[in-house]
Amino acid sequence: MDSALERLQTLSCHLESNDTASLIQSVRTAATADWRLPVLDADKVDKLKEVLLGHPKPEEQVRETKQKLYELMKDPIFRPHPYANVPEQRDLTLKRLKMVASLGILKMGEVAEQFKRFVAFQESLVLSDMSLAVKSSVQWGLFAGSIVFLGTDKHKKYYQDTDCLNILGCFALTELGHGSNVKGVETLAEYDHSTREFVIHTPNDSAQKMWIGNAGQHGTYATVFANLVVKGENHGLHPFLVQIRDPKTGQTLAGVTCADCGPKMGLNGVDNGRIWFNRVRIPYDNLLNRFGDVNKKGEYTTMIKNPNVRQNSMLEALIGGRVTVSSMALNASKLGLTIAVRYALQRRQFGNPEELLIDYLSHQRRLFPLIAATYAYQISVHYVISRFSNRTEKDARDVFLLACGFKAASTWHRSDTLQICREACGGFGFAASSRIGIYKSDADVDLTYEGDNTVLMQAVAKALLVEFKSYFTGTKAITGMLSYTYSKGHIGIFLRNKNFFVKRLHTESHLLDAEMLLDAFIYREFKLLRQLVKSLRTKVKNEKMSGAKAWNSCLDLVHKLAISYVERVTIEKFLEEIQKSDEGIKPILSLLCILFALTKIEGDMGWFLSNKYFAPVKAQAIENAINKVCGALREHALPLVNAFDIPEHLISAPIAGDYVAHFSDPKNY
Ligand SMILES: Cc1cc2nc3c(=O)[nH]c(=O)nc-3n(C[C@H](O)[C@H](O)[C@H](O)COP(=O)(O)OP(=O)(O)OC[C@H]3O[C@@H](n4cnc5c(N)ncnc54)[C@H](O)[C@@H]3O)c2cc1C
Repeated sequence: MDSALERLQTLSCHLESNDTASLIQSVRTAATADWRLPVLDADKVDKLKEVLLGHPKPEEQVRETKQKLYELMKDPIFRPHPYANVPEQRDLTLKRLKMVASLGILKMGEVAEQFKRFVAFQESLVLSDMSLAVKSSVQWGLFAGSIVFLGTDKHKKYYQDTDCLNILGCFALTELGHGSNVKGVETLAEYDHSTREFVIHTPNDSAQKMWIGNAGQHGTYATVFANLVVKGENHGLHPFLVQIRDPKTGQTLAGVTCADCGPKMGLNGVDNGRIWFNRVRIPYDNLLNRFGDVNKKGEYTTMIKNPNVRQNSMLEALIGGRVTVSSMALNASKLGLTIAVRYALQRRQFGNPEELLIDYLSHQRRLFPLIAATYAYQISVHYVISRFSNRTEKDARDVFLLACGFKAASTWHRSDTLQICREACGGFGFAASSRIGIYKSDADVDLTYEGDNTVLMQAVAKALLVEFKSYFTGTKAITGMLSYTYSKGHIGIFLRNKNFFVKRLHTESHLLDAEMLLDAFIYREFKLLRQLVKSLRTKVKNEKMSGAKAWNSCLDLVHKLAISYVERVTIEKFLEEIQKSDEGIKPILSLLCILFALTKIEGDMGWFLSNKYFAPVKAQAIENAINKVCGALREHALPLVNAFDIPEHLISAPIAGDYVAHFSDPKNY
């Protein structure tokens, strides 16, 4: 058979989701003999797709939103343009955004009630281009979201113009001097009762708004966070709607100065900019007054007296942005993995006959844990989405904690995944046409915006400490994150006998039992929690450190604890998902869950060994078990990424198809 034909045949059977049987006939490593699962047929792939779509099954509207966008993105304007310079990328992104808006499928008035649909909308745009997705999330997530969640009925008049892009909005919180520490924001909004106006002012250069999406070029309005001063008293941060440009001329309005943030390491389709305000007067109604207002007598009024609590409530109302970023990051990971796995299933190097890349253990070790983690985090993020969608005042803190934790975990996972996928594709991983490298630099800012990950981890640990304390002081019933572990009696057992867990992982079969592995995560989390409490207490009481200093000197523990919390919740949610899933896919989901748990344990083996949770011999057994699970997953790699359900026209990388045929045309790149 002519070699091109042979290649095509091999490739087509790899890429056909309905026909994975021939794939299994290819190479199968001996190590997998005892761990083999039946082939994942099309029906099982469909069931995996359902798992990745979340529970309850998304309503028709959510599916429709995706389908409409996928259809729209067949238009040639959505094809990658790797030669475009920065101004061209910005123009292209705006044109694409206008086409998306013209579909009229997203109404900002529905963002609150139909959060799942908004997430699906954003996830779908990611598959086309990160700049498009981010510009859209600035418009409908940050700007529109600030009006919906921080404004009141009188602000509904902005909805229609925002939906059809007559208004292009910015969300202006960060300043040159302060990013993570939003309490340090210095912009002022002084109330002038004589004219019933607010005067927005940048008191010094460190108070210039910085990194603001849409502010560099296209934005006409901004939600500006400024300190509200009424009768000389500063009431802290409040959001104000400020027009910054004339939509017809594109010129900035009197008193407003905008500048560009310049080219970035990625995401150059988004015009990030800086803004200064020179005593800009805005009408009374432009205060987004859900959390604080000024009454007719010119006095400040609020339902939340404590300024810290008020500011936190305001920012927590916008927490949906973090949840959306998590989902977007997972879609970027899915795209990278789909491309890398398809390439590994056709690229051969070394041997006689040459081996497929996918058959190298090192390749399996690099890619398969990432596939497992993508499933794991997707299941958890669906849990966060549903908690967010149904949140009440009572569980707002729990939802905040979940949103912060999973935003950090999903974006760190995205970053690792794209880096490893890029390396797994060798030189082609570096080609713009392969898309992975472009996503790597375009998406990288998700580690920083919507809350810097390292700083978010501190918020998670603080919330865990509060929960821990309330449990022991009896001021709070066990709820939220502790409920599962409590209901299993783990806390109580742990406190009575800290050796309870240690003796459990003796036999190799236990290493294949995800429930057993969960114990290791519970043990680590509570040990770290107790260690942190003890350490803080010692530093404050015995060493007379200030609270802040003691906290800073424990940041290694803080970080570890927050990660442990996220990983424990992830395994719990995965196990719950397996319990309710169809019998046919339980074994494959269990393998993925085990691989996730084992690789996380392996990554932190130093801690488990030094805390004597595992004997050294067990560490070796865990490495062997990971190799075996990877071997067992080899024949399922393609169906597992097929279940990510990315439409063919949005995968679009030559290396995800017959790249030799593609590169046989000198015009192609
Ligand atoms: C492309 C892009 C788009 C953006 N879009 C917007 C937008 O539309 N609107 C908007 O308002 N903002 C936007 N931002 C700003 C973004 O939200 C901030 O960059 C982010 O909040 C971090 O703030 P910072 O840059 O000042 O970093 P810093 O807060 O100065 O942090 C720098 C480093 O110090 C560490 N650090 C900070 N504090 C602590 C601490 N207490 N303990 C330990 N470590 C700490 C951080 O982990 C980080 O590694 C955007 C940023 C970028 C790059």
